[in-house]
Amino acid sequence: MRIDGTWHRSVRVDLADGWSVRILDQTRLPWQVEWLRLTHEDEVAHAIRSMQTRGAPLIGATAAYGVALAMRRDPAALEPVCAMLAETRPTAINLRWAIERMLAALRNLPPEARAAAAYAEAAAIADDDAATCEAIGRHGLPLLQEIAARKPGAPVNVLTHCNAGWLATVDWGTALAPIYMAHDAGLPVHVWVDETRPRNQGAALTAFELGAHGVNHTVVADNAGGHLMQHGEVDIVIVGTDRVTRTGDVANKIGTYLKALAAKDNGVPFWVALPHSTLDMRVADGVAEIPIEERSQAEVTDLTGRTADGRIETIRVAAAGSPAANPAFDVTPARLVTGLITERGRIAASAEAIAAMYPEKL
Ligand SMILES: CSC[C@@H](O)[C@@H](O)C(=O)COP(=O)(O)O
Repeated sequence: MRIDGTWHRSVRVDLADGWSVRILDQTRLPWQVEWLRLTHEDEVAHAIRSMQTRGAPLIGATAAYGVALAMRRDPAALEPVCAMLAETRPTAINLRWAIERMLAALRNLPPEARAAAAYAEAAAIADDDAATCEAIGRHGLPLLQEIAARKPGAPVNVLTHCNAGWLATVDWGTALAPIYMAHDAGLPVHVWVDETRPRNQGAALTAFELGAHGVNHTVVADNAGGHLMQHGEVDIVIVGTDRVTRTGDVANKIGTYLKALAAKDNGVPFWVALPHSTLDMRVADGVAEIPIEERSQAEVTDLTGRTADGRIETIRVAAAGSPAANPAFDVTPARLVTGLITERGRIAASAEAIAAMYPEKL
């Protein structure tokens, strides 16, 4: 990812001390670029719960480094630390995938060998995610090139929901990776960025990173997507995901389902980008089986922003005393998904296509 011309990863070991973990504090964006230093697994757990770090693949990689921090201090605590970190957020399966990978790598090692092995495995998970997302970008790029070829000189209009860019992964992003590659290849891409209430990951994070990369974009209210599609202003929808079932159902940020319905009604292709770590082959029916995180009412009733004189303030927008509900994700059934963009190629959102592409996961 590029910030002010310098390439960064969203999680990394501190270069100065060689063991603590650096993450970008996403609760400070887009107002401040602030790198946090994490030294204890409890700080990692807090960072995940409070969404200082967020996005399915990045949660997994950060939790892996949380295990490494714990192993440095107390290698006998492997199982309880992994159980604690796995509980920090329920919907993104990447968290559990990363923790299971850490357990498999460390469980049979003697305690004195666990710290070094944990850092090596966490680094391997991070490297895997960066390479995977880059490959997702390469496999998604032709979709945008085909649209560009049909309307020479005109912008390719992509709509995205939430943030599935480099801020949500170790590097590149999932849904945004093809967009970055198209932009870098000189295609005239324009992105409609859903603001993504209640946490505004679109307005705050996707807009921030597209802007940092120089990609043309426009922030729209969450409810604008259907109207834009009816008027031919959206060529393609590309979103990320927190969990894909073995049948191709897709969990993603609340509001994704409504975008898929509007896309279906308007004949707009609806693509979902995912790394292998987001596949949950244990689940068949996404609506019935994927746990949906319920977050605090305050995220709905209140808004945080920067005042004209530079202060970050939170204000209440809902009527005093009105309760709120805050389901953070929804599930888009496979029948509404045009296809999946994976690091191995593009496939249909179906049990057969997923099984054929990932036979080792069966
Ligand atoms: C590549 S990230 C895909 C998803 O994790 C992303 O779209 C999303 O829903 C993130 O939710 P968040 O609650 O901000 O962690």
